[in-house]
Amino acid sequence: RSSSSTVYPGKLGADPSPSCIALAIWTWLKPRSVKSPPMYPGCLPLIGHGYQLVGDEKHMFKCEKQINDFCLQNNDLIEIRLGTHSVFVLTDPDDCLTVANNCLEKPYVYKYGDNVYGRGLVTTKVNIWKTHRKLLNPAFNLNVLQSFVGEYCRQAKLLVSSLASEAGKGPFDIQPYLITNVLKTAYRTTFGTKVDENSEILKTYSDATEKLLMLMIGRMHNIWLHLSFIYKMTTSGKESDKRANIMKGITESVMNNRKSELKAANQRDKIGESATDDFVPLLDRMLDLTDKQDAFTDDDIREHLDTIVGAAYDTTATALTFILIVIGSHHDVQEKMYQELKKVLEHEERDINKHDLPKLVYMEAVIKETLRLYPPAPRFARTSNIDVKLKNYTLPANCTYAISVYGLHRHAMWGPDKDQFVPDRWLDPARLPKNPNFFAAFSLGRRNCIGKLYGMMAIKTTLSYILRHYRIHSDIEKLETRCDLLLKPVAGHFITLESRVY
Ligand code: HEM
Repeated sequence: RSSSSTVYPGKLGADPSPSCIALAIWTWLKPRSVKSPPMYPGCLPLIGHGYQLVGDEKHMFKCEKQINDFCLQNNDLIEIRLGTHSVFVLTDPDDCLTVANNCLEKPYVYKYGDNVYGRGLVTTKVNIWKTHRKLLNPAFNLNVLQSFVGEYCRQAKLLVSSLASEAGKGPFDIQPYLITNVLKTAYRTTFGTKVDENSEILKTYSDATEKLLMLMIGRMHNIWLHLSFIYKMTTSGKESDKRANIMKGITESVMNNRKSELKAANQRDKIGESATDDFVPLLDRMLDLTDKQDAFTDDDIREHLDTIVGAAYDTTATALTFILIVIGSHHDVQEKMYQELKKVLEHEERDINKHDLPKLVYMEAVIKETLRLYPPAPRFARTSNIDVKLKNYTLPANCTYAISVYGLHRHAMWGPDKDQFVPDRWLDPARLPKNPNFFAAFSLGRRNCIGKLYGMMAIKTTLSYILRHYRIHSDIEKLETRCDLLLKPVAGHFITLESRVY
């Protein structure tokens, strides 16, 4: 990696200011270096490719797919322009890992959630991220996550009973049920507070989260709203601050209540004996770290907690939705999962436990294969303040590097059946790509998903209850995808449930 020396169109590493824009316009006129990667067709002066992305979420994903395909056909690295800002799209597994490990900073679009998530792991600056990730990693180790399995089971049982009203009635939208389920699980393991299905707090909190995400997406799509001074004056900017304050208020009040409870019970030293039944929530661990090592400020804690819940629930609920749609159309696969489950549970009607989860090998293959074909996060982005040397090119500093998870997962290295749903490939190493960086559903490298194992364990637990109670039917031929920040089905309404006796 060498230090950047050339002026490159679109070096807008931070929120673009008018002077940066003037510089970008000026530099636009400079010819591109002959060593630049291929440019995606249709780039217009000053606007770049932005105009192609205007449309609804279905259109957005169609464009993203076309960009991925162009990248796969052009040696795995291309350039697109958003306005005058350069975005390099990557689908080569080695280059993707190089960027993921060497460029730990997030580009400016991630800052659009700063009013809530600023210091959280997803968006925070690298210097803070390094210390905080180290402090938080132990809270996601296997022992801790195994202590959450009881809670996953409790929530999964509530889910299957709430689904009873839909069984036998024909297609319905399962996504809201799954969102409530994962949100409640994440809220409980993070904050420790018990939340009831119809809780006003949960509803206000989840509405605020959803609205904030929609506003962030709207801002990303509108080049003028990238400018903070304009955004702050718009209705969206004001609405975003309002929702952020609602979330802050809820989280602060949960934190303060918990602090008082711990103080009153003088329990801070005994964090193993938390107010919850069988696990220590993340909030207690963070308060304990702060007590002992002065690790976090109150704002740090609040933003980490909101980030964890925000990063956990939509991704996991979306993954579950895709899995149900896929197995609803592959009944042989669903039956194999069911038989494996019965065997692991020794045909008993009991709760699943931490020892059972690793034995659900076929189920894990199905989950991974679905995440390969439908990764909820179909790309992630990074930036760097120095040039980045890749196999065939050196990427200029301060641009955006977009790692296409969708492209990696449909790369020729997967073989001629790359577009087919083949869970068995995960059971035979010879059928997987030789390159070890083939799977990036949970990102790649050092700044990957901290909740990867949490997500896998929660998905397995939830599926094990759904499968025991229902046969799932769907029509994958009707599956259409859209993309807000995440890749999602246009609607979850293709699922039909048929009750089954275990
Ligand atoms: C199927 C479920 C999930 C998927 C597909 C997923 C995917 C990802 C991806 C792709 C990233 C990188 C994002 C980026 O760099 O822009 C990420 C980061 C992250 N995820 Fe997940 N995730 C899932 C579940 C979870 C869960 C359950 C949690 C928490 C309990 C979680 C917490 C986080 C956090 C905190 C980060 C930021 C990590 C860091 O920068 O150090 N995720 N996830």
